[in-house]
Amino acid sequence: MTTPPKYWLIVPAAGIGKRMQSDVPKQYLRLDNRFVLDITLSRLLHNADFSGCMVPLSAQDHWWLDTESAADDRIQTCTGGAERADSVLSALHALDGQANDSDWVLVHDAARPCIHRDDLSNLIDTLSGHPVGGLLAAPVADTLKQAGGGVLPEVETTIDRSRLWRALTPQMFRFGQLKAALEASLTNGDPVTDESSAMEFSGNMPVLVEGRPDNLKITVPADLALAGFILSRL
Ligand SMILES: Nc1ccn([C@@H]2O[C@H](COP(=O)(O)OP(=O)(O)OP(=O)(O)O)[C@@H](O)[C@H]2O)c(=O)n1
Ligand SMILES: C[C@](O)(CO)[C@H](O)COP(=O)(O)O
Repeated sequence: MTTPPKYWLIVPAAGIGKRMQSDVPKQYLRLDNRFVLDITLSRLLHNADFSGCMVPLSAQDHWWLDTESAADDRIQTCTGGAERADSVLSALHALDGQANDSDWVLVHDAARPCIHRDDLSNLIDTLSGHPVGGLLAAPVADTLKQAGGGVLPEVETTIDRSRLWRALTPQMFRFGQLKAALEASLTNGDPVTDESSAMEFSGNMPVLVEGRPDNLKITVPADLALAGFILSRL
């Protein structure tokens, strides 16, 4: 009788939030007097049964110990890396000895606190029997323009958006496959901005699971208030 796979959570939180233009990394900005990181972690850990959670932090992080999450014994931390992919790989290596190759790993941006429990459940239910895994994503709803050169960006062409999706998180893959794919991509210098792209470079076709478009990644200053409004309505 084979034991069922476990589910592990990785929440990369080692970024500095340059585009947020704040003196505090965006995962430590507050909404309703709670750290964004605490909101994200609680919305994930309260709505799915994870065997453990690994949070890669910056080596210069001095906020973590002030979070409510630091007291949660389900959560471990490790040191992240220069890029998001390095931080995720660091977390995978930190889970060596705890996770089995066939276990599922869900990777979710700390900067996405608006994750809805229905999206989380739908992702897990849709992919648990799939050989590769996949990601939450949203079909592109705007007309997309490709910019040409010039001081003022000018339209070079309009992109056919009929088959285009915006990648969201969580992204869900098997522990062994994801670790091998990220190691290969980082060694090869592949342009990897999410887990799916590493899996794609390794020859896989991850499944796109449609998710809510309000699964916002807090990136620029205007996103913080918008995230607060979305959370107030969830
Ligand atoms: N070296 C890095 C870079 C990013 N992240 C995390 O990956 C998520 C998504 O990345 P992004 O939105 O780009 O965050 P930052 O890199 O902090 O933002 P910026 O690019 O504006 O600096 C964030 O939760 C961020 O903390 C990480 O763990 N390690
Ligand atoms: C992982 C991600 O959120 C999917 O859209 C995105 O790639 C992160 O990009 P960032 O530049 O690290 O924010």
